[in-house]
Amino acid sequence: MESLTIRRPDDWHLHLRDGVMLDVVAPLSRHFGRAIVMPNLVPPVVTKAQAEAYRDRIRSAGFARPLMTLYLTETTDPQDVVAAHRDGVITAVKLYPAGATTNSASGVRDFEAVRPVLAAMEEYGVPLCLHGEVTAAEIDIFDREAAFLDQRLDPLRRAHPALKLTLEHVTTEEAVAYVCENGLGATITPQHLMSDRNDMLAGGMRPHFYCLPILKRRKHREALRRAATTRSEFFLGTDSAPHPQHAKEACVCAAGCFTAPHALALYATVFEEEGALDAFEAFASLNGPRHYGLPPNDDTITLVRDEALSLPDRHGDDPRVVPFDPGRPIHWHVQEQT
Ligand SMILES: NC(=O)N[C@@H](CC(=O)O)C(=O)O
Ligand SMILES: [Zn+2]
Ligand SMILES: [Zn+2]
Repeated sequence: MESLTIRRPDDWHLHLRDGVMLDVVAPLSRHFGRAIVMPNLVPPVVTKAQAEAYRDRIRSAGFARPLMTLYLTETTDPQDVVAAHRDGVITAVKLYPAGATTNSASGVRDFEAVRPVLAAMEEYGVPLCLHGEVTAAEIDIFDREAAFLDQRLDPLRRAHPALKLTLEHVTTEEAVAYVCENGLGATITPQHLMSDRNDMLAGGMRPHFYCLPILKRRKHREALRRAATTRSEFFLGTDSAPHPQHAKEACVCAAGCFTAPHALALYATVFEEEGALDAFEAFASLNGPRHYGLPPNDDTITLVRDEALSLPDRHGDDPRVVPFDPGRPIHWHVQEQT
């Protein structure tokens, strides 16, 4: 197949940041229709008013259709969440276990403390997005997602059976099985489909492969590929997470892979490798809207197969951001509209 025309995709998990970084990265998600924008700014987006103001800054920076989220804290006001959803300001609420990832210090330590908010969200149909990792120091970093399923997610689902859940950036065969067995929705990133922990650690440590949840061993990558190409519970969420070059190439490297500009090419390469290009539209453009109860986009994009692309080695100058490059040939690009 030399070209592939599909409904315009959406990105169901995106970090656009704020300030000068927002100005650099917002236009680079232009191939996506809508995007669920993560609220882990410093300070985080916790109120309806903050989400409205951030939405307006995103639009001014060049991304037209952000779907906003609120960052759940132990002092979040249930009324404010319900009002933000009722008035169309937010699409979902994001739960970060405190300490689990970038800018999660204001997240949830005591899950009992957020029960009233979760109960209100359950009653009013407000979706919850989860960073699914436990944070206990004694749990090995490669086991933190699987431990979250038993220790956190199961009790949460028992307490709030009608709450609509998205398990973000799934990375393990355990998470894939859990999502399928329990009918959740889940996003999968390009880096977790393309790479495993050897790519990050063997023959030298590569900071641009470091994100959370951390890349796992090869068998998990294979389980994610099967899920993305065959199951309607899974959909595109880049988790594109830009950090300045100096914060990635540092003794303590910031977690996050920046993929927004060429994410569709990375995903298309994976689907081609799996012989599943006919399933790409469902993953990229249909499963996500269905999960969130939204219509798919009306317009289309065309991906073209080409000679191997050379990905740019950086975007912006101040801040400068180095994109995630899987280190192997990428043969697809999005045809620019004229
Ligand atoms: N994925 C990451 O490694 N980093 C994300 C946070 C997140 O999505 O967990 C970030 O905001 O940088
Ligand atoms: Zn996360
Ligand atoms: Zn993220």
